[in-house]
This record gives sequence, structure tokens and C-alpha cells, in this order.
Amino acid sequence: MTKQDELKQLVGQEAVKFIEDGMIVGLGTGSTVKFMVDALGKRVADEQLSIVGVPTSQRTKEQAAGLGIPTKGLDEVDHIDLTIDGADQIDKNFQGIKGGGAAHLWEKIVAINSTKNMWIVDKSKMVDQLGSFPLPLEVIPYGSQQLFKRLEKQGFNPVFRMKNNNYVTTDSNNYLIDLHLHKIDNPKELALTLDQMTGIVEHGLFLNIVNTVIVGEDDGPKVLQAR
Ligand SMILES: O=C[C@H](O)[C@H](O)[C@H](O)COP(=O)(O)O
Repeated sequence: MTKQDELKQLVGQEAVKFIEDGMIVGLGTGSTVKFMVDALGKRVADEQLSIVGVPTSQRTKEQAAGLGIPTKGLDEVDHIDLTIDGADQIDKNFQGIKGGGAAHLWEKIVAINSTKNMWIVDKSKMVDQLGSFPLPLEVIPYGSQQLFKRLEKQGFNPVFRMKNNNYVTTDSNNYLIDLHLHKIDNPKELALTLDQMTGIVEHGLFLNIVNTVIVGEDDGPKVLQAR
């Protein structure tokens, strides 16, 4: 296991300590969350912990099922106590970029329906300013070439996310466009601009969403309270 994976595993194991019996828990997506779900599966098996998971992707749903973690869809629960998710970048104001794993639409919908949100990251994700990680957009395939041209004209440096010459598609069968912005001076203003562009289903800026961040540092996981 790489050093970075070790840090991811440790934050995943730390995060599940916040899960209590009877909770409804949003389960994020990504390589860090995968370690968290493994640790949660262990608690469910060892302690007969009774929880319900609400997965933010098919991938996470399948992993949870394989570990015997009961899951429900978002519309089958009346609340979510805590969602634990990864992030691609987090700045000093606890604003984040998500969607590097193509899951930010479902993740954001689950997050805004959660009482508390926790992000788990290794230390490389903590930055002074967002933007060196390309900002993901989930876009409707219909007219996406035209949308792409509009994004180009606005200087957003868009790139369709491709794999083996095919468009990467999300769990909602949409495409992804990554904006290579290098730095984002005003995340709120950018979010408003992108919110208003027809064809963009959701962008990966997660502003004022997270309550707690667990950062994997060399000397162990650090729990930071965001708000
Ligand atoms: O779309 C994917 C999610 O937003 C992930 O939570 C994010 O990309 C972080 O993933 P990882 O833990 O694999 O770096």
C-alpha cells in the first residue's frame, strides 16, 4: 500500500468512529471513501451495528452490499444524520471541489439532504486556493458540443472527460467536462455563473456544505471543525 493510501485508510477508519447505532449515513464515493466503507462493514459485522447507508453511486452501493451494509435510496429515507465523503481539494475556508470520480451530482444531492457532512482526505487535498484540480461539470449529452464552445469562449479551458476514446458517463448517463482553471479567485461567483448555464446539471464546487474535515497527516488523522 502506498503512503497516500495508508493516510486514506486511517482517515476512513477514524471517520466511522463518528457513526452511532441507529444512524442513517450517507456514503460518498471514491478511493478514500472505499476505505471508510470497508471499516464500516467491519463495524456492522463485529458490533452488529444497526445503520442504514445511503450510497452516492452505484459503485459504493455495490461495495456496501458486498459487506452486508444495508442501504436505501435517498427517496426511501426521511433524513440522513451524517454523510461521509471524500474531496478533491479543500481550501482554507472549507470550500471544496468534488467530482474527480464522476459522482458529484448524486453526492451534492445527498449532501444537501444531510444534517451533517464530513469529508475525509489525505493532506495533499488541503490547498490555499481551489483550482489546480480541474473543476468537474456534469452535463447533459444533448447539445454538449455547443455548451463546450460556450465554455471555451468564456475562457474556462474545458476538456471532455474521456476513457478509451469514449465519453465517461455518470450514474445518470450524463457526460463530464473538466474546467482547467488553475486557480479560482472567487468560488461563489463562479458557482453562480455555472448554475446559470443551461446544459450544466451540476458543478463540482461544494460551498458551505461541510461541517467536519478529517485530514490524514503523517502523525495521524486530524479532525477539523469547519462550521
Ligand atoms: O466524484 C467523486 C468524488 O467527489 C470523490 O469524493 C472525490 O473525487 C475524491 O475521491 P478520492 O478519495 O478517490 O480522491
